Amino acid sequence: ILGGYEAKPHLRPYMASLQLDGQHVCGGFLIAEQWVLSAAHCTEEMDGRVFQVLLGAHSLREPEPHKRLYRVRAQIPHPGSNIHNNKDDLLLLQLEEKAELNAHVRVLPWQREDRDVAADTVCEVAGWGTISHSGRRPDKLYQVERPVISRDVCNHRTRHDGTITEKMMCTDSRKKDTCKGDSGGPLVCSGVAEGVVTAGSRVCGNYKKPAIYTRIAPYAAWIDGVMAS
Ligand SMILES: O=C(O)c1[nH]c2ccc(F)cc2c1NC(=O)[C@H]1C[C@@H]1c1ccccc1
Repeated sequence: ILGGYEAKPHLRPYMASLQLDGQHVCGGFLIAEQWVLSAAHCTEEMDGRVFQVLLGAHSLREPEPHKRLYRVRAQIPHPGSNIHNNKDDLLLLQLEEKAELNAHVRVLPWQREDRDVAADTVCEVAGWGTISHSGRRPDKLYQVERPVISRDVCNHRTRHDGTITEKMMCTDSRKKDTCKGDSGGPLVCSGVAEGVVTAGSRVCGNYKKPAIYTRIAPYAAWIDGVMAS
């Protein structure tokens, strides 16, 4: 998170850290007791390994009473996701067991109505991603508030030049922005997850390249189908 600030501990009890060999790779969030939603691109350099999911954390490294690392039973990238673009950049992870829910581990409601969030709506995003242009990695969860920008503005030829589909949304990236390591985390507007930070490589903090999110509502049937399977 660039230009943000340390989150108040455990006020975002749905936040997940997707880890490989104890290292944070991407964000994610609890959408059901045994299911975490994240971004498909995050699985690109795993060569057969499987994530572990850290729940209930504020600090990645310090011991905390409600922190718990869960094994993953299944990792299901959206069938339309691919390495060439940001399309269908969603990943569902089934935990080995139901997460133990408490004040520090909670499910986040997600938007099922497929209607664009109005431009200028201020939403919030949190993560353990880089907090400086030099790539500094935080130990604690950071957050930032960002206004939604319209798809037309985001698709301007000087911005993302027509690549933002109706299943994506954008927020202003002037100074305050998401960055590497925040991908997979939720864009939360009025307490509801509306989008997932896309994990394609992207410059951060440059107003000419707004942040891109996969909208969740268009994928409700896929998410329900996978969780029911
Ligand atoms: O965050 C992303 O956008 C992104 N997209 C990917 C694609 C493949 C892939 F193998 C990984 C990623 C990845 N995450 C990262 O590189 C994470 C490792 C880096 C990081 C940054 C800050 C703090 C901790 C760790």
